[in-house]
Amino acid sequence: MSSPNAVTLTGVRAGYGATPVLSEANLTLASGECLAVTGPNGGGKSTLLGLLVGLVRPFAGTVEIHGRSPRRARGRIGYLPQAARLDLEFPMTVRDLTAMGRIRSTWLPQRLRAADRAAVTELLRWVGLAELAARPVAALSTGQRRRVLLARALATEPDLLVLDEPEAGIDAESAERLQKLLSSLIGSVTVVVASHDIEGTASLATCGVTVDHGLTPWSGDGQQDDSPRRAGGPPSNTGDHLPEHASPIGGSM
Ligand SMILES: Nc1ncnc2c1ncn2[C@@H]1O[C@H](COP(=O)(O)OP(=O)(O)OP(=O)(O)O)[C@@H](O)[C@H]1O
Repeated sequence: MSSPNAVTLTGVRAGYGATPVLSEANLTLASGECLAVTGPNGGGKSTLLGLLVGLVRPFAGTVEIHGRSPRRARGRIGYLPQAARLDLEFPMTVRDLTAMGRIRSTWLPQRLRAADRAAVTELLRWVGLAELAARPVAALSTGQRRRVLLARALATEPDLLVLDEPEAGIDAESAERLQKLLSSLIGSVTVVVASHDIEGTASLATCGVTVDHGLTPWSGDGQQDDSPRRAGGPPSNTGDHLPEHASPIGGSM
């Protein structure tokens, strides 16, 4: 049975080797919310995101994604890692990298179904890369790489989308496009986005947290929120962030 919360962190301590980065981190996030994760360099934003996707294991405490461990939930988590942590110089096309998101198992060879191929085509159209589907990923610009990785993350049809600095290294136009793409997802997918673009991210987010070796929640108006549990659910779609394209999540996919 799934938990009412998309994300629950309870008493989490985490770090690397013996060095703690986060202490006593508590957080709950309802389905369909968009959490902005901000904070200084080295404060622990990527560590928090790593906990959510199961790449970082807590020293103590628990992390649950819809009531399950991140490892058990990972088939339903889409993850966009920080650009600097990725080597995309391998020989793979835009279409193939996106299609990796449709593969449910990493060890069984699988043939993509026609529906999977159609979903990949639709996602590439949605992120504006349909024309570049056959191009090697290594030959893409930084902004195009961020978009194809977003397409791959979305190809998993995630319940939870975890994005680490999606706007890093991309120009203003691409950043605006990315914001529109993300805003069209809010309400249908739970989104956690770490960013140094506080203004842009806060305008999308339904709640936020500053990470500086601990978590300090802040509310939508930028004020500190004393409760680690967010009141209220996701906003109704008021049309404030109208997307250029309808979200490809759900519907025919
Ligand atoms: N794989 C690792 N091994 C050891 N230490 C690490 C590792 N990854 C991160 N750290 C350390 O953990 C701390 C938190 O790093 P983290 O990447 O989570 O911060 P951040 O808030 O995402 O920073 P930035 O804004 O610079 O991306 C830093 O002191 C960093 O040096």
